[in-house]
Formats: sequence, structure tokens, C-alpha cells
Amino acid sequence: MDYLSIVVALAVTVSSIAIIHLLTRVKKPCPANLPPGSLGLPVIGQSLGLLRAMRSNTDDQWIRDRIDRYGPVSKLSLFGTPTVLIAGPAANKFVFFSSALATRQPRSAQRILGGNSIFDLHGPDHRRVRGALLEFLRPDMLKMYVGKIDGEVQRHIEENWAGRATVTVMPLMKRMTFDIISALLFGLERGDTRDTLSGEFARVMEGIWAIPVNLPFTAFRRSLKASGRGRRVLEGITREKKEKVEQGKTSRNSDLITCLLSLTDEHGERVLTDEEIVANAIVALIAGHDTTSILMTFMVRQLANDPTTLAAMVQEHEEIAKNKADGEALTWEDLAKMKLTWRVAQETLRTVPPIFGNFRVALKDIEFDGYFIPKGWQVLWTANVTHMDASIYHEPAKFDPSRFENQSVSAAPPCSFVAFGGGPRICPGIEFSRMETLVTMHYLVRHFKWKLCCKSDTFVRNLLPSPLHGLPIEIEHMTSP
Ligand code: HEM
Repeated sequence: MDYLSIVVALAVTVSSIAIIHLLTRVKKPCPANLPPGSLGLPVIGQSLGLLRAMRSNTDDQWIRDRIDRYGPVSKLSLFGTPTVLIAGPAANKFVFFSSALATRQPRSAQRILGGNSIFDLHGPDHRRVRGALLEFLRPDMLKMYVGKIDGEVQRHIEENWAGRATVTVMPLMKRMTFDIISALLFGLERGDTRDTLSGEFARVMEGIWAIPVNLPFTAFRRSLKASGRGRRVLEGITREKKEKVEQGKTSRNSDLITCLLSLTDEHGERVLTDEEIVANAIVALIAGHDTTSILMTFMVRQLANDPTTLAAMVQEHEEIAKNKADGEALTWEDLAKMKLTWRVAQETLRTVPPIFGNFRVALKDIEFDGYFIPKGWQVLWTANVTHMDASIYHEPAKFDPSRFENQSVSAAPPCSFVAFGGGPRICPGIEFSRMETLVTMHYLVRHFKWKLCCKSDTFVRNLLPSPLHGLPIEIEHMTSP
């Protein structure tokens, strides 16, 4: 709401500027071969149309309409910058692998996350920070934490699902993924600090993709302030951990922050500064928290209306459970057996990708598909058009996890499944989110049956997809968790 009302308020001011601009501008030569389409009104461009479409869950159609009208490469203006929208596997590959394109966060996210975030780094700095994060996020490191994730999930279900007749899935999944991430990344066990941080980060998320107007009562201002408070808590935690590392009182594998503090290069110098560690721990929290909770929420929503998939999943998890003692935690080997469940997750990500797409910025004049993209323009890649392409996914509207079985998808062109992005910036948190999702589904499908409370099964995109009213469900207990 906040976002839209500010945009509308700004529209009046901006239209006046636009008129003055149109009357006074010096005509610049227009490079040949720009993609078809119109840049619309200065500053506003097509932003309102896209935001409206996202809110009414018609963004897919909005993009498709543009493609029908202009073809797979078209120009428009979004959030004040001329933009080229490109779609399809070849376009995705171009975006993910071109060294002439750099990631660009909205100005609001840049200001909230600060300058050290991996999202704003390129070349050797990006590789250094990404390499450091992967030291902790790589599978052979994460496998040590299955028990810890299992403990968090079981406790969460016991406290929030057991004994209830209804629950609202989305906020519960958000809180649970926050708790898991903060336990593993920051080494924060349950308690006051974790609760405070959870509140601060919920506020950060509200304004991270807002118009960056730092005025009282704007979501951006609340978010900026909350990120400052959250950052100070994490700086304190980092200082404490640093002392322990220097005194040799902790293991490098305790959590992400300790791991990053312990990393040194061949000259014995720390790989990341304290500021970089705090900034990128925050990034990992923000990048990993909503995305995974959305995936799990939409899996719950899908399974409510898909008894065949649910029955197959229950069977997979009962098979695993029958070889375990009561209350015994899952292991890495158990997760490896949850193949169907991960296919259901992949199909959920195909049909409802948590990340709609993202922007890059052209570092120099470039060309794609015969069209000229000037330096400084944005390039927008989106997931849905590719995921719903009938020439890649037969009957794309149908929910069919078996597509990911022996990969009918492996015959598909590269960059056809882009829920996690691709290329050198592919999501480094895939394994982490896979672990959280598999462990959570293991306990949910074995212990509960559920049905949706809302008859209307729609969702909106507030940049990220969100089911109506957070997905309230009626639950029935099968066995105690
Ligand atoms: C279902 C869960 C997730 C989804 C769908 C997802 C999706 C994505 C996508 C699409 C990108 C690439 C954006 C681009 O190239 O424009 C990305 C990057 C990133 N993700 Fe994830 N993500 C998920 C979970 C996680 C988790 C759990 C973490 C951390 C614990 C994480 C950390 C990151 C980071 C740090 C980047 C930036 C990588 C870089 O720029 O090199 N993500 N994610």
C-alpha cells in the first residue's frame, strides 16, 4: 500500500517535471536498432503498470502481452531507468553469463544493505565474497547441520502447529526460516536477541524494495532505521565471535560469522573485513529467509489440493521414518532419499518462482539478438515466461513433479529452469534451502492433514508472491510430532 500510494503521490510531481522536460529537452541522436517499445513518461515509464499487474497476479500476462506486441526483446522504462525486457532461455543465458552486465539492486535496497553487499560487487571482489560465503554454504559443510535444522523444525512444529485447529502458514514459515538461518548463520540460539532481531528484520523487509524517500511514516524510513538497529546487534555478535576466534575458543564451523572471521588468504590476511562480514550475513538472511518460506508455503498450498502427490510424499517419508527411533533426528543420508519431495519443490518453484526476475545494468554498449542496449540501461530477466513455455514444459500449467525425474528438463535448453538464477551468480543458498524444505516437509506430511480455509486460492505479488491472508489452513493431527 505504502509503495503504491507514494508512487501515485510522486506521479503528480513527476508529470510536471516530465512536461518541463519534454518542452526543454535537447534532441539527442537516437541510436539505431534500439529494441521496439516505448519508454513512456519520464521517471514513471511503465512502473505503475507492472506494479499493478504484480499486485493483481497478472504480471505474467502483462509480460506476455508485451512479448505479443513487441517480440521477446523490448524497451520500456522501469523505476526511472530505461530498461530492456528480454525473455526465454537464450535471454536468460545472456543475462547470467555476460560480463558486460552487472547486478543492480533498487536504490532502496542499496541504501539499506550498504555498499559491501555481494549484490553490488563485481569481478574479483564478487568472487572473493561469494567464495567466502560458499565456504559455509557448500554441501559438505552444511551436512553437519542437518541435526540442528531438525531440532529447530521439530520445536517450531511442537510450539506452533501441535494442538491447533487452524494455523496461518506464511507467517509461521517466515518465523521458522528466520530462526533456522539465525541459528546457523549467526549462531543465535532462541532468546531475546533472536526475537528482537526477528522483529527488526521483518521491518527491514517492508521497505527494502520501496521508493527510497526518507520521510517520516514511509516504509523506507522504518526499514532504514530497523536495518541500522539490526546491523548494530550483528556488529556486537561479530565482535564477540572475533574475540573467541582470536583466543582460539571456538571452532571455525560453529556458524557463518565465525567461519568468515576465520578465513585467511595465503598471506595469513583475513579474506573479509568485519564490515563485509556483517553486510553479507545480513544479505544471506534477507536472500534466504523469505524465498525459502515462500517455497514451503506454496508447497503446503499445492498439497492441500493434490492428494496424489501428497500420498506419494507421505509414502516416501514413512519409508524413511520406519528406520528411525522415536524423536531421532534426520541425517544427511535421509535427505538424499527424499527425491520425490525435492521434485515437488522444484515444480513448485517452476510454477510460482519466489523471485519474479531481477535487474542488471549494462556496463558498456552491448547487443542482444541484433538489438542495441546502451551503456547504463537496465536489463530485466524474468523467470515465469521461460517456466511457462509450452515448447520447454509440456502442458506448463499442469503441476507435474515428474518433469524433474530423469529430466525431460535435461533435454531442455540451458537456463530453462531459473528459479535460482544461473551462471556465476546462481543462488549459493540452494543446498541450504533444500535442507530446510526437506526436513520441514518430513514432519508436516507425516503428522498433519490440512485443507485451505480460503475458498479463493489466489495469491498476489508484493514483489514476492504471497497467498491470500497468508494461507490459513485447518489442520488435523495424524500422529503427534
Ligand atoms: C527457495 C529458496 C531460494 C530461492 C528461490 C533463491 C533465488 C535466488 C535467485 C533467483 C538468485 C539470483 C538473482 C540474480 O541473479 O539476479 C539468488 C541469489 C542469491 N541467493 Fe538465493 N534463493 C533462495 C535461497 C537462498 C538462501 C537460503 C540463501 C542463503 C542462506 C540465499 C542467498 C543468496 C545470495 C547470497 C545470492 C547472491 C549471489 C551472488 O550474487 O553471487 N538464497 N537467489
